[in-house]
Amino acid sequence: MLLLVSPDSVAEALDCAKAAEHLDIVDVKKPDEGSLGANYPWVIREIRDSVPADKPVSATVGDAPYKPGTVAQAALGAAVSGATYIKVGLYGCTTPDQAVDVMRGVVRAVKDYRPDAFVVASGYADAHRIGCVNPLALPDIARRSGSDAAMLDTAVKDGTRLFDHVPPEVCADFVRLAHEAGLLAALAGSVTVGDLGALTRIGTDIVGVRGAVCEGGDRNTGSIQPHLVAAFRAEMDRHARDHAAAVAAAS
Ligand SMILES: O=C[C@H](O)COP(=O)(O)O
Repeated sequence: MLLLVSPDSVAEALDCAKAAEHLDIVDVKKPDEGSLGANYPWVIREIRDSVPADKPVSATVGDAPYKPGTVAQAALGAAVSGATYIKVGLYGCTTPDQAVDVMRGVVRAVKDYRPDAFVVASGYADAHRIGCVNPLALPDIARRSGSDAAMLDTAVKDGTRLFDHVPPEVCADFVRLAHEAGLLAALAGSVTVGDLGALTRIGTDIVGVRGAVCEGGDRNTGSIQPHLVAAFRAEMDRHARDHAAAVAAAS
């Protein structure tokens, strides 16, 4: 499982760089603009220049409206600024067809510019609270649009977590559907170390965190701490080892 960590500034990205050996993807965000809030192009560029070259930089394009042209242009802006993972929150899409429209535009805009870029279609585990597409529709939306991964995060950061809205067995269906479609499955949403056992068992490809690696576990008032990134990674590795041993023992 890959670890994606979301700094909100160049200063926090530098702290991520101190823990670079423990993480896989640096995901630029602006949490005060929403769960998948988009940051400025110059912040993405500066973060790209601040973290080791072998660490991919991801950028969120925002909790996007159903405006395919607007979102495609924003996605290209993130790619031009140096992000190679482009994440779109399908906040304003109420049907799978709308979400496919948005993601097709993003895939074309980004991959015409940079064919090896990685496009992530993100929905929300708490979709029922905001009226957007159902979480389990995401893998098919990603497949139909030519995206590379399907993701879930939470839209409302009020202390509730991924598994409060989409229990582990339904997340397992999400991962299975993504894999059947040839996609990676990414899961986030106030994930804690206590969730890592289940996330590992169901075959999650990428886990995204911010709060869990911030001081005091607080994604808003705390800032990312390199030692918490290292500790989170150590738990991921422990669960990966335990899971591999359990699979081997069962076979
Ligand atoms: O993409 C991952 C998000 O930044 C998750 O943030 P969170 O762990 O604070 O919910």
